Parts: sequence; structure tokens; C-alpha cells
Amino acid sequence: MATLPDGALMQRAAAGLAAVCARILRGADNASPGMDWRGGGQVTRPARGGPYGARVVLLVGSGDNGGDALWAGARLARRGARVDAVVLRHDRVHESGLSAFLDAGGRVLSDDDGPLTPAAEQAVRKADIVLDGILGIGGKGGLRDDAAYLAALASADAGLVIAVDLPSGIDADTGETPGAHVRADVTVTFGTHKVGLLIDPAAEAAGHIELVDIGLGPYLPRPAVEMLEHGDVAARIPVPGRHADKYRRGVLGMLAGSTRYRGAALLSVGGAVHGGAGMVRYAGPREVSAMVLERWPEAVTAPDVEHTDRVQAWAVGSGLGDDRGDEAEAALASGLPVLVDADGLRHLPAELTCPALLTPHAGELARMLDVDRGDVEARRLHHAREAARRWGATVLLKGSTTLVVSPDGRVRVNSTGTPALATAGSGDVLAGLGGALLAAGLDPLDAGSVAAHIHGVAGQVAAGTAGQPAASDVLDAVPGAMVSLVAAHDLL
Ligand SMILES: NC(=O)C1=CN([C@@H]2O[C@H](COP(=O)(O)OP(=O)(O)OC[C@H]3O[C@@H](n4cnc5c(N)ncnc54)[C@H](OP(=O)(O)O)[C@@H]3O)[C@@H](O)[C@H]2O)[C@@H](O)CC1
Ligand SMILES: Nc1ncnc2c1ncn2[C@@H]1O[C@H](COP(=O)(O)OP(=O)(O)O)[C@@H](O)[C@H]1O
Ligand SMILES: [K+]
Repeated sequence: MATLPDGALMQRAAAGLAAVCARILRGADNASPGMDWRGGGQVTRPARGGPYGARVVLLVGSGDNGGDALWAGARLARRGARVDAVVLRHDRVHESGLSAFLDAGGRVLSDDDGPLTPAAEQAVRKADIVLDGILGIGGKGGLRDDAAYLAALASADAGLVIAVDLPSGIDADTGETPGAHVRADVTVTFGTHKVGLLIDPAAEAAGHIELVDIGLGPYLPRPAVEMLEHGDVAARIPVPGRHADKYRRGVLGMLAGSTRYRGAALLSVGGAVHGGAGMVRYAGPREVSAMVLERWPEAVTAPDVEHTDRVQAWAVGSGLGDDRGDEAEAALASGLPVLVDADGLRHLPAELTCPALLTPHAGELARMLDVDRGDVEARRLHHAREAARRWGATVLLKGSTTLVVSPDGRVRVNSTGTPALATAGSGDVLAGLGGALLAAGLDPLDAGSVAAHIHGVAGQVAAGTAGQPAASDVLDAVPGAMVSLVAAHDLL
């Protein structure tokens, strides 16, 4: 801002915002390059040939977010849209934005007594597009009073809701939703993605995300949160080199499955085999080992951890049950890199001294931290950070948003996946994948985030072919997912 004339950034933001609105009104959005990693959400309504004659309503808060909406509204009005503004506080409105809007033929429906006039409510209900300019990054806490009412009205009754910068009322920096907030179909965000747009529950309120480049790139600090793209993942997948041998590729010890949860052994060993382990050494009861060998003849088995030597990493816990805690503790004390899942998480020492990747779902993390599961789901980043700090380990928190948080503070959000992954055993496949990557020498942050990315792509592929895939379908889709990731980047 210091290097530019006053208002230049807002003009860039408003121009980008108006362009997205115009494109949506033309119905051209299938060609949108925007980001929607959860699959659905292609925005096709309300096509009407362009802005001319469209009904657009602006919800205008008292800060610069409202200014963006007013300047974008002025642009749309000049292109023939019928643009009405509901101004939350007439004593505090972006002044130059308001005069530009009025000059362009926009109308203000609210008055000094408050925003909720009958005309304003009617306009929101009939709008093709509602632009949510109530609050941006300056907002704190959930929406209050009139703003909360308008947000509910727009989210329930109106046409397409387009959030300006972020859905008003979400927490921009954490992904938390501390109170009432807008639920948008599209979010047009400026300069860079906000953390809150990437992490549930706030991410869910953002819908499809479009980034408008306003020239901040060279001035941005290191990101608080990273999101790997396909190419980043492809470049991290270990590809066997000319002098590869099975030991150099990584031998994974696997302490998973039990007579009660036999399937977990098959799925996690499968995840490791397809995750590129040079060898998987399975440690478990005789009858489970027999099943493992029948399904995965390439695995090597032993009765317990003590008799499983020459491994480069351990994956501990998936479907392990509660009676092999001593073995879990022995694997955790080996000093080797270790992935700890499910029942293994009950046996963590006070602090881990080996490179460790913990893979709890929200319920398991809640138990580890002695908090409610609902609180973990409401504050994912906070709790994953807390566990990473407490155990000195990388924490991969599973669920609708998968987060990988390293004890040094780095955070990655996974961009792939589908709710269809919420099926018994799919976490076992993920544990096998992550374990193989640890054994190959990736650090826990890379192993976790690459495994989650591949697992998510496999889930999407499986959902695309099997409809409601079982965990076995996800596992079967892993090799294809790896090929598509690596081949697309010419790394084969
Ligand atoms: N930075 C940049 O480079 C660029 C930034 N740009 C844009 O500026 C936006 C940030 O603008 P901003 O800083 O003016 O704050 P903003 O989000 O409009 O809200 C502040 C107002 O809201 C109020 N308020 C607060 N909490 C509330 C609540 N819970 N419920 C109700 N009201 C609440 C608060 O009032 P107060 O509580 O202080 O009385 C204050 O008046 C950013 O998101 C982007 O859109 C672009 O133009 C491009 C360049
Ligand atoms: N709502 C959701 N959206 C996307 N992915 C999900 C969702 N719920 C669960 N998943 C994913 O599905 C997998 C389930 O793992 P987990 O809970 O350990 O199941 P299990 O123990 O039965 O294998 C994880 O990778 C998780 O991230
Ligand atoms: K907003």
C-alpha cells in the first residue's frame, strides 16, 4: 500500500471481483480456473447472458470490505446491472466507494434507522447475486445483530452468494467460526488465500474459491499454512533410482491388525506395498500373518516386534487392539522414524525422541488432549498445533480437512480427498502409505502430507468408479493415483 497511490489495491480488488461476477452472470463459470478441492461446487447459476439487467445486492459493512463491494457494485451498475446496497451503518461507510456507487446509478435501500428495511429484505430474496461485503480480514468474532440477520437471510433465501475476500464472520486466521457467519457459494479473495478459507469449519462456508491477484506476491511473508499441489507431491514421491535395491528404498516394520481387526493388517500392509516400501515386515499373530501372506506374498512376517529386525521405520497401531502395548512401546523406543495411528496413540510416551508422525482422527486427538471431540472439530488447527507441541511430533489430523502440523510450526493443509473416504479401514491405507514414505527417508511433514495427498486422489478416483468405495477400493486406486501424479510431471 505504501508504494501505491491511495486506493489502488482496492481498485484492483474491485475490478477482479466485478469480473468474476460478470463471468458467473454470463454462465461461463465451467471454465473457471478457481480452486475447489472438494470436488463439487462448480458454479453454473445464475446464467443470464451477462450483467445487463441482473439483480445484484450488496451487503455493505463499515470497513474496507464494504468499500470493495461498493466499487465492484459501481462497475456492475455501469454494465447495466440493477445494483442495490444494504448499508449496515450509514455513519460509517466507505465514502468514496459509496459516491462512486451512487454516481454509477446504484441505489441504497437501507436508511439511518438500520439496514433491515422491507425493501432491503425483498431485494435480498430476489437477487441473482448477493455480494457479501460485511466483514473481511478486519472482522473479529461472529457477526452481530443486524449483520447476523442479513447473513442468515442471504445464506438461506437469496441467489448466488459471493463473499468478498472471505465469508463474513469466519475467523480469517484459523478456520474457526466463532459465531454467526455467511455461507457463500463462491469466495473471491484478494492477494493470497486466507488460512480460514482452507480449514473447516470456515472453509465449508467459503464454497468455491477464486483468487484475484492484486500484486501482493513479492511482498508476502512465508505462508502460515501451505497447500501442496500435484506437482509438489510428484516431486516428493521417491522414485527408485538406477542403483535402487529393496533396502535402500526403505524397509517398513508394521505393527498393526489383530485377531479382532484382521482387515486392518491387510489394508495397512497394502498401503505400504503400494506406497513404495522396498519391503514390508509384518509383526503379528500367526493367523493374521497367514492372511497377510495370502494377500501380500511380497510381505515378510514375524511374530512380534522383537523378532522384526532391519527395518528403517515403523508403522504402529492401526487395528492393533489393546493387548500389545508393550510391543508398541518397544517400536516407539527404537529411535527409528515411526508413524503412530489409532490404538498406538494410547501408548505414546510423555515426549517422543524419534522423528514421529501421529495420525489421529478428531476423536483420537480429543482423547489425547482430554478435550471434547466437538472442540477439536471446531478448532482443528489449534488442537493439532497443541499436540505437535506437547509430543514434539508431527501431527496429521484426519477428517473433512486433513492438517499436517510439524513441531517446528509448519502447517500443511491437504487439498485432495472426498467425504467418501469416511469409511472403515481407509485410515489404515493412509497409515501404510505414510509408513512407506517415512521408511523411504521422507521427514514426517513430507511423509504425512504426501501420503494424505495420494490417499485423497485415490479416494477421488475410487469414488468416481465405485460410487461409494470401500477402503479396499481406495487401496486398489493408489497405484493409478501415483502413476497419474508422477506421469503428469514427467518424473517416470
Ligand atoms: N489489506 C489490503 O491490502 C487490502 C484490503 N482490502 C479489503 O479490506 C478488507 C479489510 O478491511 P478493514 O481492515 O477495513 O476491515 P473489515 O474487514 O472491512 O471490517 C472492519 C469493520 O467491521 C467492524 N466489525 C468488526 N467485527 C465485527 C463483527 N463481528 N460484526 C460486525 N462488525 C464488525 C469493525 O467495526 P468495529 O468493531 O471496529 O466498530 C470495522 O468497522 C479486506 O478484507 C479486503 O476486503 C482490499 O481492498 C484490497 C487491499
Ligand atoms: N468428511 C470427510 N471428508 C474427507 N475425508 C474424510 C472425511 N472423514 C474422514 N475422512 C478421511 O477418511 C480417512 C478415515 O480414517 P480413519 O478415521 O482413521 O478411519 P479408519 O480407522 O476406519 O481407517 C482419513 O483419511 C480421513 O481424513
Ligand atoms: K466478506
